Amino acid sequence: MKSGFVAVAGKPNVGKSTLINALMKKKVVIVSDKPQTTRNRVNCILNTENAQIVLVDTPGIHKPLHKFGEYMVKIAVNALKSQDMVLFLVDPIDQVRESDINIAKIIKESNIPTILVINKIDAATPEQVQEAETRIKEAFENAKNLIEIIKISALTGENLEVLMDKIIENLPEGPQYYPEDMATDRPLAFMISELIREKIFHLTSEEIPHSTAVVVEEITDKEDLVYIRAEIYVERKSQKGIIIGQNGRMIKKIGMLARKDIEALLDDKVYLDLYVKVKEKWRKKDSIILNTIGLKDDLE
Ligand SMILES: Nc1nc2c(ncn2[C@@H]2O[C@H](COP(=O)(O)OP(=O)(O)OP(=O)(O)O)[C@@H](O)[C@H]2O)c(=O)[nH]1
Repeated sequence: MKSGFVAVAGKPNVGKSTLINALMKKKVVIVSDKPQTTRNRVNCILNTENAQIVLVDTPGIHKPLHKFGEYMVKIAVNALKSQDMVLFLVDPIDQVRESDINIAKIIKESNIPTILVINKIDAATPEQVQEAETRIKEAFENAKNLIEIIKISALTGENLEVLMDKIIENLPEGPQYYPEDMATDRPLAFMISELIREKIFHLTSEEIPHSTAVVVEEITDKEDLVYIRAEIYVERKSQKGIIIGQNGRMIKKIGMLARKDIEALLDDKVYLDLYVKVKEKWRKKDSIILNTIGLKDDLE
């Protein structure tokens, strides 16, 4: 039996969540075209015949803009420490930039076995892929922990099997850390709040997505459905108006789309009750961050 914790690292929007969902063959982490969607660490558990791969989704590493940014950086750096392997993703369309080089430095120093993954080859030109490969090789010059460079498309699935084989080949011998039927290490309430948050990301713009937190307050199994009550926190009254929308249209849409995904997750009918609340500057208040979206574990 081979097993281990594999960190999926890379700057915002390179396709970390898409890759994890593709490897898991189902949607377990949220994906959006807006950077920094991934705010919370989720371990996804992938079982094969002779291996258990625990994929750790790391939030994008970036410059701290305000206090919340610092948390994300801490989590990202922390997340690397106890891993058995790193998948470091780069995006050849956006090219290898200073932010990639900074992450590369952390990974190189960590000395954890690393597979460099050039993603989005379905959409990049061969020249872009070549350019990305040259630059990232430079960043890893003389690195002792570089296993291989693999070019993939997380979106179309191209080369994912090659990547999987390489991961398993380089994992240490180890125990089965989680039971086979567990797909993530997060409680149900968390998975549900993430699905709601994803819809807010898809449907709103500018500062709204990053000013929002979702907390599931109640999950009750009723006779013919599951009743779920969740609160959406925003920072300002004006944001509350946007989330609710004209005649409640936006909140209805968020609720409808989230309900469909939650029903698929639970394999049951769901009644989703959503409330929007203003909590001024929730991002800057440690206690609210820690208590509501469960970052506490990640910081310890
Ligand atoms: N064309 C193409 N697009 C991709 C591929 N992988 C991811 N994307 C797109 O890139 C965008 C970002 O994908 P995510 O998986 O959310 O990226 P992430 O790295 O998890 O982003 P953060 O949460 O910001 O750290 C989405 O619009 C994806 O559909 C790929 O292989 N090809």
